[in-house]
Amino acid sequence: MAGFRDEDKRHFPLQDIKSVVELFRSQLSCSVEPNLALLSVTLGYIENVLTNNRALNKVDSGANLEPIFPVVELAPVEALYHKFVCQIKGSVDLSLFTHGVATRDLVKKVSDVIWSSLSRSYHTDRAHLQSLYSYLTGNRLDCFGVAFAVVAACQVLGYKDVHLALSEDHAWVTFGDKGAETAEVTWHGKGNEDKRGQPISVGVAEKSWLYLYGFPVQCTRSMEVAAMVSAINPSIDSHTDSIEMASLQQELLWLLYEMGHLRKYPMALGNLADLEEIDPTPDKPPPIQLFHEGIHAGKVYYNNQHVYPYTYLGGHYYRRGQFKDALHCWAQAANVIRSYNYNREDEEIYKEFLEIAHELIPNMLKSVSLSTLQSPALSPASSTDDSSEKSNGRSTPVAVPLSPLLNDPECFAYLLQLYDGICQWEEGSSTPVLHIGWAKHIVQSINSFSPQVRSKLNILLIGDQGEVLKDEEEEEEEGEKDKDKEESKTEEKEEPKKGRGRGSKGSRAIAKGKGEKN
Ligand SMILES: CC1(C)CN=C(N2CCN(c3ncnc4sc(CCF)cc34)CC2)S1
Repeated sequence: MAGFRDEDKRHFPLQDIKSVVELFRSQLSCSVEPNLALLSVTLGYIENVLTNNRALNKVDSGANLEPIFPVVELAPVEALYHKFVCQIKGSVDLSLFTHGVATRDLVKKVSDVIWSSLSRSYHTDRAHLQSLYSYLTGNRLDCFGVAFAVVAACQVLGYKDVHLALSEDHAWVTFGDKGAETAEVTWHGKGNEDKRGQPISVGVAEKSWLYLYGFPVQCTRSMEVAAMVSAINPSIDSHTDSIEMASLQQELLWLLYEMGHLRKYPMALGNLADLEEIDPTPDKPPPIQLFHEGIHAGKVYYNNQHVYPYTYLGGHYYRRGQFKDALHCWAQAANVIRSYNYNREDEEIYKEFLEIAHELIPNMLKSVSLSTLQSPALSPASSTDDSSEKSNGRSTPVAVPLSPLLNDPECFAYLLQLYDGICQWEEGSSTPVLHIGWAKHIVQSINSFSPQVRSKLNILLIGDQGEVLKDEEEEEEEGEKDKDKEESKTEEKEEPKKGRGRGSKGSRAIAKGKGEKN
Protein backbone atom coordinates (compact mmCIF):
# COMPACT_ATOMS: atom_id res chain seq x y z
CA MET A 1 0.00 0.00 0.00
CA ALA A 2 1.74 3.19 -1.15
CA GLY A 3 1.37 6.54 0.63
CA PHE A 4 -0.07 9.62 -1.02
CA ARG A 5 0.32 9.62 -4.79
CA ASP A 6 1.61 12.72 -6.59
CA GLU A 7 -1.87 13.90 -7.56
CA ASP A 8 -2.78 13.75 -3.85
CA LYS A 9 0.33 15.58 -2.70
CA ARG A 10 -0.51 18.57 -4.84
CA HIS A 11 -3.40 19.40 -2.51
CA PHE A 12 -0.98 19.97 0.37
CA PRO A 13 -0.54 22.07 2.39
CA LEU A 14 -4.28 21.96 3.08
CA GLN A 15 -5.40 25.52 3.88
CA ASP A 16 -9.19 25.36 3.93
CA ILE A 17 -12.24 23.14 3.65
CA LYS A 18 -12.17 23.21 -0.16
CA SER A 19 -8.65 21.77 -0.31
CA VAL A 20 -9.66 18.89 1.99
CA VAL A 21 -12.74 18.20 -0.16
CA GLU A 22 -10.53 18.15 -3.28
CA LEU A 23 -8.11 15.71 -1.62
CA PHE A 24 -11.02 13.39 -0.80
CA ARG A 25 -12.41 13.80 -4.33
CA SER A 26 -9.12 12.74 -5.89
CA GLN A 27 -8.81 9.79 -3.48
CA LEU A 28 -12.38 8.69 -4.27
CA SER A 29 -12.16 9.26 -8.02
CA CYS A 30 -9.11 7.27 -9.02
CA SER A 31 -8.86 3.63 -10.02
CA VAL A 32 -6.82 2.71 -6.93
CA GLU A 33 -8.99 2.43 -3.82
CA PRO A 34 -9.01 5.33 -1.34
CA ASN A 35 -6.31 5.11 1.32
CA LEU A 36 -8.27 4.83 4.61
CA ALA A 37 -5.27 5.37 6.88
CA LEU A 38 -4.08 8.53 5.11
CA LEU A 39 -7.57 10.08 5.04
CA SER A 40 -8.27 9.16 8.66
CA VAL A 41 -4.97 10.69 9.87
CA THR A 42 -5.74 13.85 7.88
CA LEU A 43 -9.26 14.22 9.31
CA GLY A 44 -8.09 13.42 12.84
CA TYR A 45 -5.31 16.00 12.61
CA ILE A 46 -7.75 18.76 11.54
CA GLU A 47 -10.36 17.71 14.13
CA ASN A 48 -7.72 17.79 16.85
CA VAL A 49 -6.69 21.37 15.99
CA LEU A 50 -10.22 22.72 15.53
CA THR A 51 -11.81 21.12 18.61
CA ASN A 52 -9.09 21.64 21.19
CA ASN A 53 -10.38 24.67 23.02
CA ARG A 54 -6.89 26.15 23.26
CA ALA A 55 -7.17 29.90 22.70
CA LEU A 56 -4.10 29.95 20.48
CA ASN A 57 -5.79 28.72 17.34
CA LYS A 58 -8.41 31.46 17.53
CA VAL A 59 -8.29 34.92 16.02
CA ASP A 60 -9.99 37.58 18.08
CA SER A 61 -12.42 39.00 15.54
CA GLY A 62 -13.91 41.42 18.09
CA ALA A 63 -17.27 39.78 18.61
CA ASN A 64 -16.03 36.32 19.40
CA LEU A 65 -12.94 34.17 19.07
CA GLU A 66 -13.05 32.54 15.63
CA PRO A 67 -10.91 29.41 15.25
CA ILE A 68 -8.92 29.52 12.03
CA PHE A 69 -8.53 26.55 9.74
CA PRO A 70 -5.12 24.89 10.35
CA VAL A 71 -2.51 24.67 7.61
CA VAL A 72 -1.97 20.91 7.21
CA GLU A 73 1.49 20.18 5.86
CA LEU A 74 2.16 16.92 4.01
CA ALA A 75 5.14 15.92 6.17
CA PRO A 76 3.40 15.34 9.54
CA VAL A 77 0.52 13.45 7.90
CA GLU A 78 2.85 11.18 5.91
CA ALA A 79 5.03 10.66 9.02
CA LEU A 80 2.03 9.41 10.99
CA TYR A 81 0.94 7.24 8.04
CA HIS A 82 4.37 5.61 7.82
CA LYS A 83 4.34 5.05 11.59
CA PHE A 84 1.06 3.10 11.09
CA VAL A 85 2.44 1.10 8.14
CA CYS A 86 5.65 0.18 10.02
CA GLN A 87 3.74 -0.84 13.16
CA ILE A 88 1.28 -3.04 11.24
CA LYS A 89 3.80 -4.61 8.83
CA GLY A 90 6.25 -5.03 11.71
CA SER A 91 3.71 -6.95 13.81
CA VAL A 92 2.12 -9.24 11.23
CA ASP A 93 4.34 -11.86 9.62
CA LEU A 94 2.55 -12.20 6.30
CA SER A 95 4.53 -15.34 5.42
CA LEU A 96 2.26 -17.11 7.92
CA PHE A 97 -0.85 -16.14 5.97
CA THR A 98 -2.20 -16.99 2.56
CA HIS A 99 -2.19 -14.32 -0.12
CA GLY A 100 -5.49 -13.38 -1.74
CA VAL A 101 -8.36 -13.29 0.72
CA ALA A 102 -7.95 -12.89 4.48
CA THR A 103 -8.44 -15.68 7.00
CA ARG A 104 -10.04 -15.54 10.46
CA ASP A 105 -6.55 -15.95 11.99
CA LEU A 106 -5.26 -12.95 10.04
CA VAL A 107 -8.20 -10.77 11.05
CA LYS A 108 -7.87 -11.85 14.69
CA LYS A 109 -4.10 -11.19 14.58
CA VAL A 110 -4.62 -7.65 13.24
CA SER A 111 -7.30 -7.02 15.86
CA ASP A 112 -4.85 -8.23 18.55
CA VAL A 113 -2.12 -5.86 17.25
CA ILE A 114 -4.46 -2.84 17.47
CA TRP A 115 -5.96 -4.03 20.77
CA SER A 116 -2.61 -4.67 22.51
CA SER A 117 -1.24 -1.26 21.53
CA LEU A 118 -4.12 0.70 23.10
CA SER A 119 -3.17 2.55 26.28
CA ARG A 120 -3.98 0.65 29.47
CA SER A 121 -6.80 2.78 30.81
CA TYR A 122 -8.74 5.67 29.31
CA HIS A 123 -12.38 6.75 29.04
CA THR A 124 -13.45 4.96 25.86
CA ASP A 125 -16.66 6.99 25.49
CA ARG A 126 -14.89 10.33 25.15
CA ALA A 127 -15.04 12.34 21.92
CA HIS A 128 -12.34 12.41 19.21
CA LEU A 129 -11.17 8.80 19.72
CA GLN A 130 -12.46 7.55 16.37
CA SER A 131 -9.54 8.31 14.00
CA LEU A 132 -6.08 6.87 13.33
CA TYR A 133 -4.69 10.27 14.40
CA SER A 134 -5.95 9.52 17.92
CA TYR A 135 -4.53 5.98 17.72
CA LEU A 136 -1.09 7.07 16.47
CA THR A 137 -0.64 10.08 18.75
CA GLY A 138 -2.44 8.85 21.88
CA ASN A 139 -2.91 5.06 21.56
CA ARG A 140 -6.60 5.63 22.22
CA LEU A 141 -9.60 4.50 20.16
CA ASP A 142 -13.34 4.12 20.82
CA CYS A 143 -15.09 0.90 19.84
CA PHE A 144 -15.91 2.11 16.32
CA GLY A 145 -12.32 3.36 15.96
CA VAL A 146 -10.88 -0.10 16.74
CA ALA A 147 -13.02 -1.73 14.03
CA PHE A 148 -12.09 1.01 11.55
CA ALA A 149 -8.37 0.67 12.41
CA VAL A 150 -8.51 -3.10 11.78
CA VAL A 151 -9.98 -2.50 8.31
CA ALA A 152 -7.39 0.23 7.55
CA ALA A 153 -4.60 -2.09 8.74
CA CYS A 154 -5.83 -4.94 6.54
CA GLN A 155 -5.84 -2.50 3.61
CA VAL A 156 -2.19 -1.63 4.37
CA LEU A 157 -1.42 -5.38 4.35
CA GLY A 158 -3.00 -5.66 0.90
CA TYR A 159 -6.28 -7.44 1.81
CA LYS A 160 -9.01 -5.95 -0.39
CA ASP A 161 -11.68 -8.32 0.98
CA VAL A 162 -11.70 -7.07 4.59
CA HIS A 163 -14.54 -4.57 5.00
CA LEU A 164 -16.37 -2.72 7.75
CA ALA A 165 -19.86 -3.95 8.70
CA LEU A 166 -22.02 -1.48 10.63
CA SER A 167 -25.17 -1.90 12.67
CA GLU A 168 -26.88 1.03 14.40
CA ASP A 169 -24.73 0.62 17.51
CA HIS A 170 -21.87 -1.78 16.70
CA ALA A 171 -19.18 -2.45 14.11
CA TRP A 172 -17.41 -5.60 12.94
CA VAL A 173 -15.70 -6.89 9.78
CA THR A 174 -16.57 -9.12 6.83
CA PHE A 175 -13.89 -10.99 4.88
CA GLY A 176 -13.21 -14.03 2.63
CA ASP A 177 -14.80 -14.98 -0.66
CA LYS A 178 -17.76 -12.68 -1.42
CA GLY A 179 -17.31 -11.23 2.09
CA ALA A 180 -19.22 -14.22 3.40
CA GLU A 181 -17.26 -14.47 6.67
CA THR A 182 -17.82 -12.20 9.68
CA ALA A 183 -15.69 -11.50 12.76
CA GLU A 184 -15.94 -9.42 15.91
CA VAL A 185 -12.85 -7.19 16.18
CA THR A 186 -13.82 -4.71 18.90
CA TRP A 187 -15.80 -4.51 22.12
CA HIS A 188 -19.36 -3.32 22.62
CA GLY A 189 -20.89 -1.33 25.46
CA LYS A 190 -19.90 -1.50 29.12
CA GLY A 191 -19.29 -4.65 31.13
CA ASN A 192 -19.66 -6.96 28.13
CA GLU A 193 -16.88 -9.47 27.53
CA ASP A 194 -15.47 -8.76 24.04
CA LYS A 195 -16.07 -11.56 21.50
CA ARG A 196 -13.14 -10.69 19.23
CA GLY A 197 -12.41 -13.34 16.60
CA GLN A 198 -15.86 -14.92 16.82
CA PRO A 199 -18.33 -14.85 13.91
CA ILE A 200 -21.51 -12.82 14.32
CA SER A 201 -24.02 -15.70 14.04
CA VAL A 202 -25.18 -15.85 17.69
CA GLY A 203 -26.21 -12.19 17.82
CA VAL A 204 -28.36 -12.61 14.75
CA ALA A 205 -29.97 -15.80 15.98
CA GLU A 206 -30.92 -14.08 19.24
CA LYS A 207 -32.90 -11.55 17.17
CA SER A 208 -31.13 -8.68 18.96
CA TRP A 209 -31.35 -5.21 17.43
CA LEU A 210 -27.57 -4.87 17.85
CA TYR A 211 -27.01 -7.14 14.83
CA LEU A 212 -30.01 -5.95 12.78
CA TYR A 213 -31.21 -9.46 11.94
CA GLY A 214 -28.26 -9.95 9.62
CA PHE A 215 -28.96 -6.73 7.68
CA PRO A 216 -26.01 -4.50 8.65
CA VAL A 217 -24.47 -1.87 6.37
CA GLN A 218 -21.78 -3.76 4.41
CA CYS A 219 -19.23 -1.11 3.48
CA THR A 220 -17.23 -0.74 0.30
CA ARG A 221 -13.95 1.25 0.55
CA SER A 222 -15.86 4.43 -0.38
CA MET A 223 -18.51 3.69 2.27
CA GLU A 224 -15.66 3.23 4.77
CA VAL A 225 -14.62 6.77 3.82
CA ALA A 226 -18.27 7.78 4.44
CA ALA A 227 -18.09 6.09 7.86
CA MET A 228 -14.95 8.03 8.84
CA VAL A 229 -16.60 11.27 7.68
CA SER A 230 -19.81 10.42 9.58
CA ALA A 231 -17.67 9.73 12.64
CA ILE A 232 -16.23 13.29 12.57
CA ASN A 233 -17.09 14.90 15.91
CA PRO A 234 -17.16 18.72 15.66
CA SER A 235 -17.78 19.25 19.39
CA ILE A 236 -15.33 21.48 21.29
CA ASP A 237 -17.22 20.98 24.56
CA SER A 238 -20.72 19.89 25.55
CA HIS A 239 -22.10 23.32 24.58
CA THR A 240 -20.00 24.30 21.56
CA ASP A 241 -19.27 22.87 18.11
CA SER A 242 -16.47 23.93 15.78
CA ILE A 243 -18.30 25.57 12.87
CA GLU A 244 -15.37 24.75 10.56
CA MET A 245 -15.33 21.07 11.51
CA ALA A 246 -19.12 20.74 11.11
CA SER A 247 -18.90 22.51 7.75
CA LEU A 248 -16.06 20.22 6.61
CA GLN A 249 -18.15 17.17 7.60
CA GLN A 250 -21.16 18.58 5.75
CA GLU A 251 -19.21 19.28 2.54
CA LEU A 252 -17.51 15.87 2.59
CA LEU A 253 -20.89 14.19 3.10
CA TRP A 254 -22.26 16.10 0.07
CA LEU A 255 -19.25 14.94 -1.97
CA LEU A 256 -19.94 11.34 -0.96
CA TYR A 257 -23.69 11.82 -1.57
CA GLU A 258 -23.14 13.14 -5.09
CA MET A 259 -20.77 10.23 -5.85
CA GLY A 260 -23.53 7.82 -4.76
CA HIS A 261 -21.69 6.46 -1.74
CA LEU A 262 -24.46 7.28 0.77
CA ARG A 263 -27.17 5.45 -1.20
CA LYS A 264 -26.98 2.35 1.05
CA TYR A 265 -25.99 4.16 4.25
CA PRO A 266 -29.12 5.42 6.09
CA MET A 267 -27.29 6.85 9.12
CA ALA A 268 -24.92 8.92 6.99
CA LEU A 269 -27.96 10.32 5.12
CA GLY A 270 -29.48 11.15 8.52
CA ASN A 271 -26.24 12.82 9.67
CA LEU A 272 -26.19 14.98 6.54
CA ALA A 273 -29.88 15.85 6.94
CA ASP A 274 -29.30 16.92 10.58
CA LEU A 275 -26.41 19.16 9.47
CA GLU A 276 -28.56 20.65 6.69
CA GLU A 277 -31.37 21.36 9.17
CA ILE A 278 -28.93 23.44 11.22
CA ASP A 279 -27.21 25.19 8.31
CA PRO A 280 -28.80 24.56 4.87
CA THR A 281 -26.49 24.46 1.84
CA PRO A 282 -27.94 26.52 -1.05
CA ASP A 283 -29.28 24.57 -4.07
CA LYS A 284 -29.12 21.20 -2.29
CA PRO A 285 -32.00 18.77 -1.60
CA PRO A 286 -33.83 19.67 1.65
CA PRO A 287 -33.34 17.63 4.87
CA ILE A 288 -36.80 16.02 4.50
CA GLN A 289 -35.71 14.43 1.20
CA LEU A 290 -32.50 13.05 2.76
CA PHE A 291 -34.39 11.59 5.73
CA HIS A 292 -36.82 9.89 3.32
CA GLU A 293 -33.90 8.57 1.23
CA GLY A 294 -32.61 6.99 4.46
CA ILE A 295 -35.97 5.34 5.12
CA HIS A 296 -36.14 4.17 1.50
CA ALA A 297 -32.63 2.68 1.73
CA GLY A 298 -33.64 0.87 4.92
CA LYS A 299 -36.63 -0.65 3.11
CA VAL A 300 -34.85 -1.52 -0.15
CA TYR A 301 -31.48 -2.80 1.13
CA TYR A 302 -32.03 -3.79 4.76
CA ASN A 303 -35.44 -5.47 4.84
CA ASN A 304 -36.77 -2.47 6.81
CA GLN A 305 -34.95 -3.76 9.90
CA HIS A 306 -33.24 -0.43 10.73
CA VAL A 307 -34.90 1.81 13.38
CA TYR A 308 -32.85 5.02 13.17
CA PRO A 309 -34.16 6.19 9.75
CA TYR A 310 -37.59 6.64 11.41
CA THR A 311 -36.30 8.25 14.61
CA TYR A 312 -34.08 10.61 12.57
CA LEU A 313 -37.17 11.86 10.72
CA GLY A 314 -39.34 11.77 13.85
CA GLY A 315 -36.85 14.04 15.63
CA HIS A 316 -36.87 16.43 12.67
CA TYR A 317 -40.68 16.70 12.66
CA TYR A 318 -40.71 17.09 16.46
CA ARG A 319 -38.24 19.99 16.35
CA ARG A 320 -40.41 21.68 13.69
CA GLY A 321 -43.60 21.19 15.75
CA GLN A 322 -45.08 18.78 13.19
CA PHE A 323 -46.24 16.50 15.98
CA LYS A 324 -48.62 14.23 14.03
CA ASP A 325 -45.87 13.41 11.53
CA ALA A 326 -43.47 12.81 14.41
CA LEU A 327 -45.92 10.38 16.04
CA HIS A 328 -46.31 8.57 12.71
CA CYS A 329 -42.53 8.14 12.43
CA TRP A 330 -42.23 6.87 15.99
CA ALA A 331 -45.05 4.37 15.34
CA GLN A 332 -43.12 3.14 12.28
CA ALA A 333 -39.93 2.91 14.37
CA ALA A 334 -41.81 0.77 16.91
CA ASN A 335 -43.15 -1.33 14.07
CA VAL A 336 -39.53 -2.22 13.24
CA ILE A 337 -38.44 -2.97 16.81
CA ARG A 338 -41.43 -5.27 17.40
CA SER A 339 -39.75 -7.96 15.27
CA TYR A 340 -36.72 -8.10 17.65
CA ASN A 341 -36.20 -9.60 21.08
CA TYR A 342 -34.73 -7.19 23.63
CA ASN A 343 -31.24 -8.11 24.73
CA ARG A 344 -29.02 -6.51 27.38
CA GLU A 345 -26.72 -5.15 24.64
CA ASP A 346 -29.60 -3.21 23.03
CA GLU A 347 -29.60 -0.39 25.61
CA GLU A 348 -29.03 2.37 23.03
CA ILE A 349 -32.30 1.74 21.22
CA TYR A 350 -34.08 1.23 24.56
CA LYS A 351 -32.91 4.73 25.57
CA GLU A 352 -34.14 6.08 22.24
CA PHE A 353 -37.70 4.79 22.81
CA LEU A 354 -37.56 5.82 26.47
CA GLU A 355 -36.75 9.42 25.46
CA ILE A 356 -39.58 9.41 22.90
CA ALA A 357 -42.16 8.06 25.37
CA HIS A 358 -41.02 9.76 28.56
CA GLU A 359 -39.83 13.14 27.27
CA LEU A 360 -40.74 14.01 23.70
CA ILE A 361 -44.38 12.84 23.71
CA PRO A 362 -45.20 14.31 27.17
CA ASN A 363 -43.61 17.62 26.09
CA MET A 364 -45.61 17.49 22.87
CA LEU A 365 -48.94 16.79 24.65
CA LYS A 366 -48.19 19.56 27.16
CA SER A 367 -47.33 22.08 24.47
CA VAL A 368 -50.48 21.42 22.40
CA SER A 369 -52.64 21.70 25.52
CA LEU A 370 -50.95 24.97 26.53
CA SER A 371 -51.24 26.44 23.03
CA THR A 372 -54.96 25.63 23.03
CA LEU A 373 -55.42 27.34 26.39
CA GLN A 374 -53.54 30.40 25.17
CA SER A 375 -55.23 30.55 21.76
CA PRO A 376 -56.84 34.03 21.27
CA ALA A 377 -60.33 32.61 20.60
CA LEU A 378 -60.35 31.24 24.11
CA SER A 379 -58.73 33.78 26.35
CA PRO A 380 -61.61 35.90 27.92
CA ALA A 381 -59.68 39.20 27.68
CA SER A 382 -59.69 39.17 23.93
CA SER A 383 -63.01 37.38 23.44
CA THR A 384 -65.35 39.31 21.16
CA ASP A 385 -68.46 38.57 23.21
CA ASP A 386 -67.67 40.12 26.60
CA SER A 387 -71.27 40.12 27.75
CA SER A 388 -70.34 37.62 30.44
CA GLU A 389 -67.86 40.16 31.78
CA LYS A 390 -70.52 42.92 32.05
CA SER A 391 -73.23 40.80 33.55
CA ASN A 392 -71.53 39.33 36.56
CA GLY A 393 -68.26 41.21 36.63
CA ARG A 394 -66.46 37.88 36.36
CA SER A 395 -65.86 36.02 33.07
CA THR A 396 -67.79 32.73 32.93
CA PRO A 397 -65.43 29.77 32.44
CA VAL A 398 -64.99 28.87 28.75
CA ALA A 399 -65.03 25.15 27.92
CA VAL A 400 -61.53 24.60 26.46
CA PRO A 401 -61.71 22.35 23.38
CA LEU A 402 -58.80 19.93 23.02
CA SER A 403 -56.17 20.73 20.42
CA PRO A 404 -56.68 19.16 16.96
CA LEU A 405 -53.90 16.67 17.75
CA LEU A 406 -55.77 15.35 20.80
CA ASN A 407 -58.95 15.14 18.75
CA ASP A 408 -57.31 13.25 15.89
CA PRO A 409 -57.98 9.49 15.95
CA GLU A 410 -54.98 8.83 13.68
CA CYS A 411 -52.67 10.46 16.24
CA PHE A 412 -54.19 8.30 18.92
CA ALA A 413 -53.72 5.27 16.66
CA TYR A 414 -50.04 6.14 16.13
CA LEU A 415 -49.57 6.38 19.90
CA LEU A 416 -51.13 2.94 20.35
CA GLN A 417 -48.97 1.48 17.55
CA LEU A 418 -45.87 2.93 19.23
CA TYR A 419 -46.68 1.27 22.53
CA ASP A 420 -47.88 -1.95 20.91
CA GLY A 421 -44.58 -2.24 19.05
CA ILE A 422 -42.63 -1.81 22.29
CA CYS A 423 -44.85 -4.37 24.03
CA GLN A 424 -44.28 -6.91 21.25
CA TRP A 425 -40.55 -6.18 21.41
CA GLU A 426 -40.67 -7.30 25.02
CA GLU A 427 -42.64 -10.46 24.24
CA GLY A 428 -40.29 -13.43 24.03
CA SER A 429 -37.29 -11.37 25.23
CA SER A 430 -34.79 -12.57 27.80
CA THR A 431 -34.78 -9.10 29.39
CA PRO A 432 -37.90 -7.07 30.29
CA VAL A 433 -38.37 -3.71 28.57
CA LEU A 434 -41.29 -2.05 30.35
CA HIS A 435 -41.49 -1.07 34.00
CA ILE A 436 -44.00 0.86 36.11
CA GLY A 437 -42.56 4.18 34.90
CA TRP A 438 -43.70 3.27 31.39
CA ALA A 439 -47.24 2.52 32.59
CA LYS A 440 -47.47 5.97 34.15
CA HIS A 441 -46.57 7.63 30.84
CA ILE A 442 -48.77 5.31 28.77
CA VAL A 443 -51.84 6.15 30.91
CA GLN A 444 -50.97 9.87 30.96
CA SER A 445 -50.55 9.98 27.17
CA ILE A 446 -53.73 7.99 26.42
CA ASN A 447 -55.74 10.10 28.88
CA SER A 448 -54.64 13.25 27.06
CA PHE A 449 -56.81 12.26 24.11
CA SER A 450 -60.52 13.04 24.20
CA PRO A 451 -63.00 10.27 25.15
CA GLN A 452 -64.67 10.76 21.74
CA VAL A 453 -61.44 10.03 19.86
CA ARG A 454 -60.78 7.00 21.97
CA SER A 455 -64.20 5.62 21.18
CA LYS A 456 -63.90 6.41 17.45
CA LEU A 457 -61.03 3.98 16.98
CA ASN A 458 -61.71 1.35 14.32
CA ILE A 459 -59.36 -1.64 14.08
CA LEU A 460 -59.00 -2.88 10.50
CA LEU A 461 -57.51 -6.36 10.16
CA ILE A 462 -55.09 -6.38 7.20
CA GLY A 463 -53.84 -9.73 5.82
CA ASP A 464 -50.24 -10.41 4.87
CA GLN A 465 -51.07 -9.57 1.24
CA GLY A 466 -52.38 -6.16 2.40
CA GLU A 467 -56.05 -7.14 1.94
CA VAL A 468 -58.61 -5.89 4.50
CA LEU A 469 -59.74 -9.02 6.34
CA LYS A 470 -62.57 -7.39 8.25
CA ASP A 471 -63.22 -4.42 10.48
CA GLU A 472 -64.83 -4.15 13.89
CA GLU A 473 -68.43 -3.60 12.71
CA GLU A 474 -68.23 -6.59 10.38
CA GLU A 475 -66.76 -8.59 13.27
CA GLU A 476 -69.67 -7.57 15.54
CA GLU A 477 -72.26 -8.38 12.84
CA GLU A 478 -70.56 -11.71 12.16
CA GLY A 479 -70.57 -12.38 15.89
CA GLU A 480 -74.36 -12.01 15.87
CA LYS A 481 -74.74 -14.33 12.87
CA ASP A 482 -72.33 -16.88 14.31
CA LYS A 483 -74.39 -17.09 17.49
CA ASP A 484 -77.46 -18.09 15.41
CA LYS A 485 -75.46 -20.65 13.50
CA GLU A 486 -73.81 -22.02 16.64
CA GLU A 487 -76.75 -24.24 17.54
CA SER A 488 -76.97 -25.96 14.16
CA LYS A 489 -73.23 -26.04 13.47
CA THR A 490 -71.37 -29.31 14.26
CA GLU A 491 -68.02 -28.93 15.95
CA GLU A 492 -65.37 -28.24 13.22
CA LYS A 493 -61.63 -28.31 13.78
CA GLU A 494 -60.42 -24.67 13.77
CA GLU A 495 -57.44 -23.63 11.64
CA PRO A 496 -54.40 -23.35 14.02
CA LYS A 497 -53.95 -19.62 14.84
CA LYS A 498 -51.14 -18.14 12.82
CA GLY A 499 -48.23 -16.93 14.85
CA ARG A 500 -47.33 -13.20 15.07
CA GLY A 501 -44.07 -11.48 14.53
CA ARG A 502 -41.55 -11.78 11.78
CA GLY A 503 -41.99 -14.16 8.95
CA SER A 504 -45.36 -15.44 10.23
CA LYS A 505 -48.44 -15.25 8.09
CA GLY A 506 -50.39 -13.68 10.96
CA SER A 507 -52.69 -10.78 10.09
CA ARG A 508 -51.95 -7.34 11.51
CA ALA A 509 -54.29 -4.69 12.84
CA ILE A 510 -54.30 -1.13 11.58
CA ALA A 511 -56.05 1.38 13.78
CA LYS A 512 -57.83 4.17 11.91
CA GLY A 513 -60.29 6.81 12.87
CA LYS A 514 -63.88 5.74 12.03
CA GLY A 515 -64.96 6.73 8.56
CA GLU A 516 -61.33 7.21 7.52
CA LYS A 517 -60.49 6.72 3.86
CA ASN A 518 -58.47 3.53 3.46
C1 LIG B 1 -31.75 9.31 15.35
C2 LIG B 1 -30.44 9.33 16.09
C3 LIG B 1 -30.65 9.28 17.59
C4 LIG B 1 -29.64 10.56 15.73
N1 LIG B 1 -28.25 10.16 15.61
C5 LIG B 1 -27.98 8.92 15.49
N2 LIG B 1 -26.79 8.38 15.27
C6 LIG B 1 -25.66 9.22 15.02
C7 LIG B 1 -24.70 8.66 14.09
N3 LIG B 1 -24.49 7.23 14.19
C8 LIG B 1 -23.76 6.65 13.20
N4 LIG B 1 -23.61 7.38 12.08
C9 LIG B 1 -22.94 6.85 11.03
N5 LIG B 1 -22.41 5.61 11.06
C10 LIG B 1 -22.53 4.88 12.18
S1 LIG B 1 -21.95 3.29 12.51
C11 LIG B 1 -22.55 3.25 14.08
C12 LIG B 1 -22.38 2.06 14.95
C13 LIG B 1 -21.04 2.07 15.60
F1 LIG B 1 -20.12 1.81 14.69
C14 LIG B 1 -23.18 4.41 14.38
C15 LIG B 1 -23.19 5.34 13.30
C16 LIG B 1 -25.23 6.51 15.17
C17 LIG B 1 -26.63 6.94 15.26
S2 LIG B 1 -29.42 7.98 15.62
